[in-house]
Amino acid sequence: MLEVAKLDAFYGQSHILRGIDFQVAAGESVALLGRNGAGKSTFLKALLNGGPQARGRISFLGQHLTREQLHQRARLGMALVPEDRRIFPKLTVEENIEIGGRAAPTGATPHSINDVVAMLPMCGPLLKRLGFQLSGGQQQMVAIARGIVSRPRLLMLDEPAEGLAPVIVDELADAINRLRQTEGLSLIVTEQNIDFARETTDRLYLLDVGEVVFSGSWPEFDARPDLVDRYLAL
Ligand SMILES: Nc1ncnc2c1ncn2[C@@H]1O[C@H](COP(=O)(O)OP(=O)(O)OP(=O)(O)O)[C@@H](O)[C@H]1O
Repeated sequence: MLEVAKLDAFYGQSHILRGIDFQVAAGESVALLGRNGAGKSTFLKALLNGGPQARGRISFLGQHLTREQLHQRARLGMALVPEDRRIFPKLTVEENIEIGGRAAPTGATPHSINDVVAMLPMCGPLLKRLGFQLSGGQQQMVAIARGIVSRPRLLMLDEPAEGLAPVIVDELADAINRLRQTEGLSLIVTEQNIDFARETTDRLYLLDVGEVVFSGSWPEFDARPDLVDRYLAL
């Protein structure tokens, strides 16, 4: 459903991503691992045409993407849950989630709030709360709810486990795996948390200084402990 070939991305004169080849099949969940600054967020933003200048081929659901703006790519069925979550502090959780529905693909009706709560039950008791009243884990759940309300075909989660307590990270992994089953979503999960990525994805790419240095299955990754030492250890 997503095919990326020879993608380069730039911020001004800075050449951030180099020759990225990356695929996601329908219903597949794929991790993109890498240290701080490796280029994970830049990759997701380049897919959405949401910041960096990109060069290369991106094809989504059979359509070759060229100049489509961010909102147009959202309407094709791409959704990003950004690393900083961007919950509106003065809106209620319900309003925060509803805003995501505006990005529904052309012809699709967004999920109702009840549907979203059925998929992410931890959002239920929070609906009337204001954005600024949420914990980090609650913010992440609400950001995911806002991402899925539009019925995206590809959900991109940028470091969803970052800064969360281990028990919340487990809950988040369960929620993501339930969504995969019920919605048949394709997913890209960027992470530095290897265990969380392993729990929520089928296979992985490893990025270092803007280049893919490994791609394969989790057993293939586990057979190469040098990769963690070289590319993921702090
Ligand atoms: N808006 C920007 N303008 C210029 N350079 C940027 C911008 N955003 C990111 N960069 C640079 O691009 C490189 C990749 O950053 P990116 O945020 O994609 O990394 P990351 O792997 O997502 O890491 P992190 O977990 O720290 O967000 C870094 O060197 C960063 O300084």
